[in-house]
Amino acid sequence: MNSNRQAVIVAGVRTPFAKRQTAFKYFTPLDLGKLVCAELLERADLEPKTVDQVVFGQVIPSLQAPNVAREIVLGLGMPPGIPAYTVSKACITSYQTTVNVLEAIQEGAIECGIAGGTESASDVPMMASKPLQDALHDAASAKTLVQRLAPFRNLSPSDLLPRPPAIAEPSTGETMGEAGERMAKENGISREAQDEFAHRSHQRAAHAWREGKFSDEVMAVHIPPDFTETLVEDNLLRPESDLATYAKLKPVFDKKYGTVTAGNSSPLTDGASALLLMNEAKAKALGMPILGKVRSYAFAALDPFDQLLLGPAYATPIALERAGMTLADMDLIDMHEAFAATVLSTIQAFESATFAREKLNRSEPIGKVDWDKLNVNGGSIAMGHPFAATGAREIAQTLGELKRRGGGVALCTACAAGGMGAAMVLEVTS
Ligand SMILES: CC(=O)SCCNC(=O)CCNC(=O)[C@H](O)C(C)(C)COP(=O)(O)OP(=O)(O)OC[C@H]1O[C@@H](n2cnc3c(N)ncnc32)[C@H](O)[C@@H]1OP(=O)(O)O
Repeated sequence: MNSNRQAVIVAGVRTPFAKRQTAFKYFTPLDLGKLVCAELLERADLEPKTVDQVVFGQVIPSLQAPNVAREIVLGLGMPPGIPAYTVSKACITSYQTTVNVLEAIQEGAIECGIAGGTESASDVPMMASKPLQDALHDAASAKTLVQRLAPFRNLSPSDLLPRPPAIAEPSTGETMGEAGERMAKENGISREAQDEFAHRSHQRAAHAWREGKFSDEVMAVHIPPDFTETLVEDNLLRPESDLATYAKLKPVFDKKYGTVTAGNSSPLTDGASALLLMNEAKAKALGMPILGKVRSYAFAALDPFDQLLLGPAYATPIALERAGMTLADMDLIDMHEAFAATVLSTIQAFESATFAREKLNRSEPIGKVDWDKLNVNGGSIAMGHPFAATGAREIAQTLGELKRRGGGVALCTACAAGGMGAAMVLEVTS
């Protein structure tokens, strides 16, 4: 491809990821998005005017800043002429923001763009009940104090309670945790296997942190309200837990017969991540380091009444085919860990001839997963999962690991609400 149209990733950074209601509880998603984009520009030593577009994502919408991407541009004092828009595609949001910037570069519409995602599980808009909403509307248009108070007279105490948004499918009513639980049961994924996988995720992430592998990718963040303390690492890691501790945790989503626990689920998390993309010619002209490129990508979706979080098993074969490669060609596989049960179910589907035949209309399974290549530095169970930020986290982390290994190709993949999945084949040349 012409180097004026070939998109390359030149920088990637994320905040540490924090358990909800801890270090980042006073930050809005916009605050986190601004922090990460400011750091990205500083690390790349890039004048903001070089950026032609910002595409950012957020899954739980903010009522104060629904187009968080544009507010990041304005809030950082970047040139106001930079257009920016916000994407919401559940847990694959920042796969989509990355692809949007990449496609704009490949189209020749832009030369340089920022992609990423920001999320706060601590700053979730609380909704009012419909009777309370109606009363507030009526009161707002009333002329006298008596008329203003009248609409509230018939409200019951339960009408006054805030309604937090559920992490549930609007189409089926099922929560993500219930879907993970259903997949564990349908695929025969044992509690022990889930706990072992979660333990592995924590061990690997803790090891990667100890080895300093994330120091290039993760920024330090001063913690409000007094900013005297700084978060430099994800605060969700539990390397000290042994399997006996996992075994004691109670199932959360099916309390009687379930196997999905707080230990083998990704936790509710605050954080943000961002990538800087350019066309190759511009990156070279500016002397930017080229971290890698996206060789192919695919999005796919299935019926939410089916195995909701199995999207990677539908998206991956398409991305591999578009890359002209097989699963065996991958040097690394990074799979988003919504729940241990969803990763183990997806691996089962990758390796199943029946799944390939019945669901993908393929004669061969997607391929056998080499466990030595899978989530080598841990994943969302240990690091956390700020929904919109996870994709860019996976991409930057995988590019970093490929670089440390002297180059290669890797599959990044994630499931998402709505029955969707994303897959991307990344390439790093030595
Ligand atoms: C496409 C997708 O990604 S879909 C997925 C989207 N994400 C989700 O749906 C979020 C799923 N996760 C959740 O909803 C929540 O994390 C839950 C409900 C599972 C757990 O929430 P909480 O109860 O707040 O978790 P919390 O961190 O307090 O853990 C509960 C208990 O388990 C313990 N625990 C959790 N993890 C571990 C661990 N690894 N080792 C040992 N103990 C642990 C905690 O110490 C705590 O114990 P305590 O009650 O004695 O204090």
